[in-house]
Amino acid sequence: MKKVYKALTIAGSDSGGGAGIQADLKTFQELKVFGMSALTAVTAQNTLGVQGVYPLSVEAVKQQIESIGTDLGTDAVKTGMLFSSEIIQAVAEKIKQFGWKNIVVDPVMIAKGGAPLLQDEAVSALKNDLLPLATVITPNIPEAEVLTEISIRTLKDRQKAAKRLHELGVKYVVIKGGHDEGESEAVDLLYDGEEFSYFKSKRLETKNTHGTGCTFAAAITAELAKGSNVKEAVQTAKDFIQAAIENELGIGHGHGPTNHWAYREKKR
Ligand SMILES: Nc1ncnc2c1ncn2[C@@H]1O[C@H](COP(=O)(O)OP(=O)(O)OP(=O)(O)O)[C@@H](O)[C@H]1O
Ligand SMILES: Cc1ncc(COP(=O)(O)O)c(N)n1
Repeated sequence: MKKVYKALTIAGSDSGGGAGIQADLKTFQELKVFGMSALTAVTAQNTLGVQGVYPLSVEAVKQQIESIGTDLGTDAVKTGMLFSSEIIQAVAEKIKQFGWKNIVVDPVMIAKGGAPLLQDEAVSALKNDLLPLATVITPNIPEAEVLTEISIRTLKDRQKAAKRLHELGVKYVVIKGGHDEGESEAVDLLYDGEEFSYFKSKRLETKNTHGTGCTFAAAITAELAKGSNVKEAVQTAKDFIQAAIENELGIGHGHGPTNHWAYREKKR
């Protein structure tokens, strides 16, 4: 029988379908990986913002992961919105219990409109409990600043922050450049503990970038599940997100979602 590659996302639900669990599962599907999910929180959300956040109990999060670990197993895991230090600790414990590899941590902190998706006091649990298990971390510039306490203005600052995150136990650090506004290119930096690589694309002028971070990290996760190395996975993710932003859907009245099927259509 043909090998089926599997990926698990541990994240929050975005009712608007552009970010969170919904973005992750759509991306896994587009990249031909069987997607599974463990919900950490339900958000009432649309392109205009976040109207409500309802975290699940730690027990509910643990049990979902347990259900997957004791039956299906997975080739890769992505974490997104984790909300609290209790949930982070439970997720770290389960990842260790099942000995899972290919762990991609997207350290989601704040939604585009400013709503907090991670409690302030959970940052230390993220650093101490989850980062040492991470194969890849994918912060945007503001998230990298919070995690490293380094103010990032220049490329040198970004390199310094990447080194600091590597010291916290992450094998591969990707600091995304979506927030580096004013530049003509969107440049993502990868640090593997020895050297830096850069993944560049034309910066697209649009307000429809809701869920770009989730989608990008989910694409890395899917590619790792299929056996790609990290550099190949980041390149595919970069191509995937570029196509998804370029072919925006134009739905909703605010920051619209990206187009998850654009990459497949482009490849056809
Ligand atoms: N305007 C853009 N044009 C091209 N690529 C972009 C643009 N904005 C973001 N990207 C790319 O999208 C991916 C996600 O980057 P970004 O820094 O926006 O993440 P994020 O802040 O976590 O996402 P979000 O803004 O959805 O919270 C990266 O690969 C980045 O280079
Ligand atoms: C449930 C949930 N998870 C994550 C994000 C951030 O999404 P992104 O950084 O990709 O816009 C979000 N808005 N909602």
